Amino acid sequence: MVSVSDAEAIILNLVQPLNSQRDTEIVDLLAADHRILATPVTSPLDFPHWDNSAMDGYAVRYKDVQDSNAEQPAILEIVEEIPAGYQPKSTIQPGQAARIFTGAVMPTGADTVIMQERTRQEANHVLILAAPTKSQEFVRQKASFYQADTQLLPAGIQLKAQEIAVLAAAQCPRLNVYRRPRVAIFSTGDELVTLEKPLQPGQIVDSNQYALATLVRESGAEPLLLGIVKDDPVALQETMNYAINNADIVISSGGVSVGDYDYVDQILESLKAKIHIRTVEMRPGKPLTVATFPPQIVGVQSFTPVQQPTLYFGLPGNPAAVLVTFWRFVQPAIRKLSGLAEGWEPAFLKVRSHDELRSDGKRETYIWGRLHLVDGVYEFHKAGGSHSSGNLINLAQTNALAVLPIGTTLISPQQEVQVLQVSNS
Ligand SMILES: Nc1nc2c(c(=O)[nH]1)N[C@H]1C(S)=C(S)[C@@H](COP(=O)(O)OP(=O)(O)OC[C@H]3O[C@@H](n4cnc5c(N)ncnc54)[C@H](O)[C@@H]3O)O[C@H]1N2
Ligand code: MOO
Ligand SMILES: [Mg+2]
Repeated sequence: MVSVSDAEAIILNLVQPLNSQRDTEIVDLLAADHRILATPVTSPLDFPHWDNSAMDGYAVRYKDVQDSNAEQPAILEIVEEIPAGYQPKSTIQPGQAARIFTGAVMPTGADTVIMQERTRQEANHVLILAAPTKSQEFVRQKASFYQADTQLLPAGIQLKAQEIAVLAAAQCPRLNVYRRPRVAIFSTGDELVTLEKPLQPGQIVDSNQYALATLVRESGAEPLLLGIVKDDPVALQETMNYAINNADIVISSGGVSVGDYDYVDQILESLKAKIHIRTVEMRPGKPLTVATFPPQIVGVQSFTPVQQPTLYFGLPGNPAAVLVTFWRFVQPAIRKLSGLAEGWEPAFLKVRSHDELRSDGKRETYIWGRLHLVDGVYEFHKAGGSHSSGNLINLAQTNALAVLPIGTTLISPQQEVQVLQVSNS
């Protein structure tokens, strides 16, 4: 049995990120949200592209207006009007100004902008009623945000609205991003049926397949759904063999405990997988198999030419155990594999618990619930109902897991607890 932190380290060590040369594709900028940039981006453009005005007002020479005030205003001749999008024609001489608007190009000769609220226009002259605090005031200097031909965005970042906007401004209509990792998913169990089937005695719906498909997609990967496999060694071997030949990561659920029909580890061994983890000191999620298939046994029909080991997660069958072990171990593995340069490890928050939380103290215990914002501070509320790992009903509407380390049997209300936030809503 390995500790949760050792299991995390073992798993993340086994993951080799996708290759920035081979494992990439070109996507349109508008389809690039949440994708991971595979090559750094540079731009030949400076930002701003030219000195421009930050205000609607007047472009002036600082020297002309530095002592100006309402009693003794500088009076400047307006020689040009410069809206945004125009190239100024004149050079501002001493005693002159240009009417200018936000975003418009600064005329040569001028170095400062006076916002129009501090001026009064009389015919073709402007009176400067207050001196600027400094030269260059309200001028956005060329290249002050970004200097051309330096790195604009590094590889390995996930593209969100902020980055997409930068890439649009830099005129990048298409981008080189990492392909989505492919994750094969199947469920094991004679009791499982698909959701449209009427239930016979002893049968339940294969809900894990749905949970895992959603989790995989949320993690930025592409699920390959292989359905339900009977507790039958031949069928299992066939599906496993197909899965490891067609995915970067394989996730099965069920069949990893010690029961007579729990065949997963046995088949992995017969397929010459290297088993790295069989049990973890956590609740739920104790039986958890992590294995790798070395690249040479990945068959000729491999969907990628990539010579990297396929990572296999045999998650326990209990629905709560599937979600918890996915969040704790599989999601970070997918995120590391996907090319993200950093930030794939789960991030824990320290928050106040609203409720009493209990554990037997023998295994690291994950208790599901909800983070609530109370006066701007997060508070953990334990989900009502049974915390059996066979119960999936009260997992609905949760967004966090409180973590009680080994040796901790009680967290009292208002006491702090470590929490893993598993979704933003
Ligand atoms: N003697 C012992 N028995 C068990 C132990 C143990 O240490 N000694 N560990 C328990 C723990 S903890 C867990 S977790 C489970 C893990 O069991 P398996 O991974 O072998 O999974 P199954 O036996 O196949 O199923 C367990 C449970 O989950 C339901 N299930 C399975 N697949 C699905 C699915 N796709 N969708 C919904 N529900 C599913 C299944 O019907 C069972 O109720 O073992 C304990 N036993
Ligand atoms: O480790 Mo199990 O997941 O408690 O039911
Ligand atoms: Mg079992």
